Amino acid sequence: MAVEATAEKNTGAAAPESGDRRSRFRRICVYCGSAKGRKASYQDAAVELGKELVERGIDLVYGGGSIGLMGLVSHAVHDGGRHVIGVIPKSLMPREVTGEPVGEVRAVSGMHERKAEMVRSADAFIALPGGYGTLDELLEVLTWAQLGIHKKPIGLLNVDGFYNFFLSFIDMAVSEGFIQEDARHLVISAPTAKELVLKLEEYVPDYEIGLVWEDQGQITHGFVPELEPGIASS
Ligand SMILES: CC(C)=CCNc1ncnc2c1ncn2[C@@H]1O[C@H](COP(=O)(O)O)[C@@H](O)[C@H]1O
Repeated sequence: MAVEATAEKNTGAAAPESGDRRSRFRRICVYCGSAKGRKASYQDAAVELGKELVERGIDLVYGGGSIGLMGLVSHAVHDGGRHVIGVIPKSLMPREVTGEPVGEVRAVSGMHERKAEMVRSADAFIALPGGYGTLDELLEVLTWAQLGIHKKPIGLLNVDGFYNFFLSFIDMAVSEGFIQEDARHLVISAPTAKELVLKLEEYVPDYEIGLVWEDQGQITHGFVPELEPGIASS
């Protein structure tokens, strides 16, 4: 399917040896719905992704809380024995709003600080199905990649074609001249957690904008631009 091909260009090098389940990522940030979605496949995918991270020895950073897909993925990673960091704005901390988080909870002052902390703490990003919040987080991390603020891989877990319209929108925006061809390849997508994490492992950034960001503190505290196997960026 054409929409699945949007990111193929950037894969193919630095692959882990066949059968090697170790990851070059220390921690992945997962964006996902605060709802569970109507189909069981969304929920299954959240659990599968959590298990895939555990299998590869990858820790999780996410939006905190235990509602919706956020709860499923965080519990799967926590139950599998990996470290979980939930980044929650103080206003969202009451348990009736976000449920009971697992693992380490980092309280932040607001949504902007939350997103920056999540980006700073992760070596790669994955979006599961979700709504406005998920798209906001995904689009911000993509925009920052487009501007050269970071070079970390960004993946869409396209469960049951959930992101097909979004991928088609990107293709349309490219053909209408609003997204550069090079920037289109910043979005990596796959239908299963296993395939997606493998693509992220193999991703080699080849998008260069050449800007220098003076305010590196906005996310790049300790950032290692080109990840080597076993080297994390935070
Ligand atoms: C007041 C209210 C509606 C609370 C719902 N409870 C929430 N608790 C924690 N994070 C949330 C919540 N709703 C949205 N988010 C943020 O937005 C993302 C998901 O939003 P959405 O469900 O895709 O759009 C999460 O990753 C999180 O960063």
